[in-house]
Order: sequence, then structure tokens, then C-alpha cells
Amino acid sequence: WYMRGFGNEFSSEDPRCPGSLPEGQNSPQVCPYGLYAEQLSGSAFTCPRPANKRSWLYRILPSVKHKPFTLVPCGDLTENWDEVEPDPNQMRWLPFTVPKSTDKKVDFVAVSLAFPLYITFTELTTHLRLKTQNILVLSCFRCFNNSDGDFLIVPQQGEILVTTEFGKMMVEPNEICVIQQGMRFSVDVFGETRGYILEVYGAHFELPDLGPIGANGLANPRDFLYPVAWYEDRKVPTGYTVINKYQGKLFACQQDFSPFNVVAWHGNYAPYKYNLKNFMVINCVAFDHADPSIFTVLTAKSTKPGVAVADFVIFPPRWGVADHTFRPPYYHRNCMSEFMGLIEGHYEAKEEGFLPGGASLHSIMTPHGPDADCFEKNCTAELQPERVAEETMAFMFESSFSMAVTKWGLQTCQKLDKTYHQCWEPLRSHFNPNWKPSKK
Ligand SMILES: O=C(O)/C=C/C(=O)CC(=O)CC(=O)O
Ligand SMILES: [Fe+2]
Repeated sequence: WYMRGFGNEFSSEDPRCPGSLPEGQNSPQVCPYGLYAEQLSGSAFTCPRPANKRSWLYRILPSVKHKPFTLVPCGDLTENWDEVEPDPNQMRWLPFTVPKSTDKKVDFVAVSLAFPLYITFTELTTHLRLKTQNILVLSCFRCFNNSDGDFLIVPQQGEILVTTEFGKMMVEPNEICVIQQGMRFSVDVFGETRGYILEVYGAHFELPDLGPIGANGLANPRDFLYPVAWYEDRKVPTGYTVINKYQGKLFACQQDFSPFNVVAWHGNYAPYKYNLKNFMVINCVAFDHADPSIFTVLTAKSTKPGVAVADFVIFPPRWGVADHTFRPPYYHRNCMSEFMGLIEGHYEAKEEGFLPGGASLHSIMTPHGPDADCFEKNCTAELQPERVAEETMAFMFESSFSMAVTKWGLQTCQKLDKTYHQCWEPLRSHFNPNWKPSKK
């Protein structure tokens, strides 16, 4: 089970150790059950209260007890990290291949982090993440910790079991989870598994402000689920590896016990999950296509008011009812970068070619919009109320930063759809210089 809310002051004890959370203070001289107290700070100590994030962990051994970190050699996990190529073209990728469990690099760390699709070293990275069965190995003997930023994980195929210092979360397609900077975690999969990861630096995800919408709507705080404390007191004499991403490089260290040894914790800095089906969709009920910001689930704000490092936006099933309107997304150029993925179904602006497990990238100011089929169909469609995106879940990582696509994304993955631009080629001029407004 889980605790509900968004960024609350939570507290949780593993039921095997009642009273393990110290009463009335964070750092007693001796903690209950002989535990160590450890604070994890997700914000500067002096951040204003609304942004101040920290948790207190009460654990069997503190995380400092480990052998020194050493760089994971290049040519292994980080080989795809620094080759980046700017390219303003519209890009689309066919569904990414799920590596076979016999392939060499197939745990969460190896597969997920070795293949960044695009990178800016300032504020965010998108990883296209694919993985498979033997992540088991990872959860028993390896965990991961990101010192650089936060991960937002979007499983697309197969459920994942995320074990963290705060407890366990089962996350299935149509759910997302967020694991913040510094949290140790591992991932188990149960078959062919694929998903997307967005990494942001320097900001945590928060719920967007609602302005005139009012106090309720979009993603409601009560639908976010936080894990409850769970510990294992497991010695690993053969060595447990902690992998640490620090300044864009991977480091590994050994310790002789499981890091998932937190018996109790309290605080407002913890991982969480959210089911996208709980999103309260708001849409136009009169005319015109509303801007996609109405579909923002979570936002990582930059220091400029209203400008996000990255927004996580979804396009869920809903009603389309706008009168005298071209209902699909309009043609546009955007000062933000738009990376899209598809969890299931058919996206309205691209019925063909944009497939579950694939992706598209429309970079800053790169023109894009509905393909020719979609345009022709929708200028003549009879405008009845109709369901849009039934059985579909598309999403967008939208960022104010420009992206450079890695060599892995351009070549190695072999999924770049070189024909993407052709979906707009049939668009033809309908211009008629003799057009007259119709008499009312
Ligand atoms: O309002 C929306 O529904 C989407 C808005 C978008 O910007 C996403 C796209 O750019 C879609 C696309 O044409 O690929
Ligand atoms: Fe767009």
C-alpha cells in the first residue's frame, strides 16, 4: 500500500519495528532500535518553505559506509554520453528495440543510462530507456543513485518494481514515477520492458499552478502515491555495488550490505507514483484548439516565471466538442523543445507512423503539426461531439532548453524514421484569390 498526497510531510515505519521513528526530534543521542539517523536534503537548507525539501531516514547502517567511488570506465556505460549533434530537423523514431536478456548491457543502469537520446549538460537529459529480464541482478546486487538530478520514469511496456530507500513501488504502463536526486533505487522487470526517462537538473517536479481553473483539476494532489517504509537487513559479503551518476559520469563503489535498510522515515522529499487515468482533463467546450499546457501533469520550473525547465504533458482520452474549429493541434513553431512518446493507441495528429514505444522530437522553432491525412480529414469532418484519443496515451516532455541528439539517437539505434518529413509533403495550397465571405 501507499500514502497519498503531493509533497506532504509524510512519516512511515516498517511495521516490523513499531516506534522506530524518533518522537519529537530528528537526531536523538541514541535512536530507537539502535538505528542511525541520516538526512537527505533535496533543496538548500535555506530555501523558502514551499520549496524546502528534505527527509530523515532511520537506517541500520548509514550510506557513508562504503568503499571509495571509482569511475566506470568509458567504453562501458557512458560510451554514448558525450557525442551530441545539433540537428533542427523534425525527427521521429520507430519503436525502440527491447534488448534481449542475453545481450550484454541489460540492466536498468546499463540500458537506461547508456542510451541518452538527447542531452544538454545544463538542465536536462532525456533517456530512451529499454530494458529486460535480468534486472533482477541489479536489484539484488546493484542500486543506482543520481547526484545530478531527478528522474521521471514513464513505463511504456511491462511493469517495473522500483525498490527505493523509502520503500517499494510497482509502476505499470499508464503510471509514472519520480525518483529525485540522491535517492538510491533499483528496478526489477518481469518480461520485455520498455519506457522513457526524463532527467531534470536544478529543479524538482511540482504541480502546475491552476490560475483561473481554481483549486481542483488536472493532476489532483490526493492521487499521488508514496511508498511506505520497508527494509532488509541483508549482508552481501561478495559486494553490493552503488552506482552514482555525478557530473554526467558514472561512478561505482562497493559495500557489504543492502542500501535498502531504512526502517523508518519522515519528511517531504520522497519518490512517488501517479496513475495518468486520474488526470482531470480540461478542454475547450466552445471553439478553437486550446494550447497543450492545459494537459500539464507536472512541471519543473526554471527561475523565469512561467518558464519550465521541463513540463510533463499528457494527451489523455477526452471529448472533442469545439464548434466551427479545426480540432486537431494547429500547425506551430514553439520556443520550447517538444519530445513526444506514445504509451498506447493512436495520436490524433499522426494516426500512422507515430507508434507506441517510438518517439518524435520537434526542436525549438522547428515547424510541425498534423500530417496531411489529418489535415484533409479534419477540414471537412462533420463536427459532432466525439471521443478523442480513446484507448490512447501520448505524452510530451516540453523544455525551454534546446537539445542535441546523440549519435545513439541519430545512428546507433537504427530507428530514426528518415521518411518523417514526407507526412507533410502532400499538403497543397487551397488558396483562392477570388474567395468571398459567405452571405449570412
Ligand atoms: O495540443 C496538442 O494536442 C498538441 C500540441 C503539441 O504541441 C504536440 C504536437 O506538436 C503534436 C504534433 O503535431 O506532433
Ligand atoms: Fe507541438
